[in-house]
Amino acid sequence: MSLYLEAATILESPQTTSLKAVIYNPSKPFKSPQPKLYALIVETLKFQDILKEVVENAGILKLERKLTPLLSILLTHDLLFTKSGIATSSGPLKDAVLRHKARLNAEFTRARLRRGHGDVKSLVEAVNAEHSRESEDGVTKTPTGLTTFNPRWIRVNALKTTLKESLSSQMFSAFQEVGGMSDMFFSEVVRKYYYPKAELLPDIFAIHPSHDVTSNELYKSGEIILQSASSCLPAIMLNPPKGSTVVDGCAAPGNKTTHLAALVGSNGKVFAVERDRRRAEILERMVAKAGAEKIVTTLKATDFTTITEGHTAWKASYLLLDPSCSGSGILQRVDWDISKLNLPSSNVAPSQPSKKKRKRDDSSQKCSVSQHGEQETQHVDEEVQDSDTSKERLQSLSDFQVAIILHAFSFPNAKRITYSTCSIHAEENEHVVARVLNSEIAKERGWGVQSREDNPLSTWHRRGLVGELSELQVSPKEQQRIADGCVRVSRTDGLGGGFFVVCFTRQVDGEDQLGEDIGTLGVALARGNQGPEGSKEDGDQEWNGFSDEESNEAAPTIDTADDGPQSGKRKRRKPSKDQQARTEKINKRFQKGRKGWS
Ligand SMILES: C[S@@+](CC[C@H](N)C(=O)[O-])C[C@H]1O[C@@H](n2cnc3c(N)ncnc32)[C@H](O)[C@@H]1O
Repeated sequence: MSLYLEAATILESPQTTSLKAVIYNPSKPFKSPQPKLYALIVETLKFQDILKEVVENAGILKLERKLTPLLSILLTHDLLFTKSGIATSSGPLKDAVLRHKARLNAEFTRARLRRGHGDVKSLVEAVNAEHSRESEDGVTKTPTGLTTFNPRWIRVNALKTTLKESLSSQMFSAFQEVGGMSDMFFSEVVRKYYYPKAELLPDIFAIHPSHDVTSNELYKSGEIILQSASSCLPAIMLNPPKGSTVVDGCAAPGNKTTHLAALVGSNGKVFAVERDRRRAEILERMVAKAGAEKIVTTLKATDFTTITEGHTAWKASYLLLDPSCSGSGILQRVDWDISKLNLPSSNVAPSQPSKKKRKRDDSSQKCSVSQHGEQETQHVDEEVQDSDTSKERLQSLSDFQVAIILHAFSFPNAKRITYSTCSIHAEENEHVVARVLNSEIAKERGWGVQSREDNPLSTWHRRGLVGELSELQVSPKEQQRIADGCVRVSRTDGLGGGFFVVCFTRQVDGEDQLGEDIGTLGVALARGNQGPEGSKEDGDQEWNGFSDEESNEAAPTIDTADDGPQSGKRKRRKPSKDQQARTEKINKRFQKGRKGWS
């Protein structure tokens, strides 16, 4: 029985390094054969959703007091998915499961059929396909035989230290620079850092994923932040000048917020807006850890679309929008964080699976970052709603994302706005860009996409998909310019996951405003607004990177006619008839599709 008990012990221990590193740690040997232990944990994690459902519906936890939720799924995994069944000759735990073998099998058949799989082979193939994205050692073979690498990315927090200092610290001083990602993975000595295109990713470097960083002082003190390179792209692309004011419209857990804080520096200001109160608390902890409290003001439990005239954030010049998305670009490492495990509840009565209850469990599982403060930064990109990428859901997400951008377009002093997702779906990326550019407000205010050559990410090779911009009401040449302005990162690019980012700028008389160059419209808008950043923005630009529980909240409304909660006396310009009609249409869609969006 030690196999299951040892697997449970590993899963219950804090996740500070890779699963392989724990199991193969020579200083802490396990009784069970390591490959067996590893396979049991990985396979159980893979099938956790269906195992939870089977165990709950069979109601065995109510009947067998010796079984814990964790042991129940480990044992049930072997009973249902391995030829030899539970790997032990006898024992009270094995008996506790075998007593309900018939019931477990019946519930398994039901759960499988509910998922549309006629036989176990088809179910296993589907689950394997879903999880084949990445192996734990960071080297992935794609179905076409391409080898890709997924290192651990680290952003040096410029508010506390420098890249040079970090690399000469005790943790990294033994590391050597390597010229290519493959050197790091195939070298016999993995204790090397990889320092990629510095001109693209300043203050960011990658190391082999087997290194445990979370127990290191640099990490604990917030000097370095675990953040994928792709997640660092929006702040780099936005490129807010030192001393400027930025709004991070969808901020928690806050890696992009602290990255922005590092860029604007101590004379700058970042308003971090987060609608979900619990996630906002994580955000606050991240901000404190990064030493950015004086720069960042957290707007807790605040809907970005309620920030209107009269609110101090309304005067911001730069906005970073990273709203909820399908998360389809996220790489799945073997994540064995117990708090994220979909464990069965012991209170569920046999054969009466409550849909409502299951839904609640799902959302708490995907919001589990708060339970491990030290792990929060690792999960920054993992604000995944669920794996549902049906047309209806993508449409609903897209509507929400469009509404967020359209609201940002109405900020009177806004010069640049980045929009990003960790999704690989065009519905959430290029289609959103086309929709917002087709909008009245974009036309009225001269919003367009920043050209590739004007962008700090111009050297990145993978750009937007022009074929997905066909809805955009502009010439094919302009569609191509806009596609080139967008940045895409594929899951196989080694930057830590699939990603999309675009920068919107104001265009007046056909010219990009690029922030500092205020044209006719810019001047008109700037009149009467001596924003807090004022002339400081002209300074140099030197460099110093789960499902929410939103389904329980009220749907966001956009373009609210009334001022926001902290509004002053001034009233906002009355929206045009067209704007009102558009808003009503989008709000209706929200109400209709709200089940689906995050
Ligand atoms: C993808 S996550 C943001 C990740 C974050 N940018 C980072 O890098 O750490 C999206 C966040 O937006 C929040 N959100 C969704 N709709 C919002 C709204 N209307 N106003 C403010 N926050 C919102 C969600 O609660 C979620 O925390």
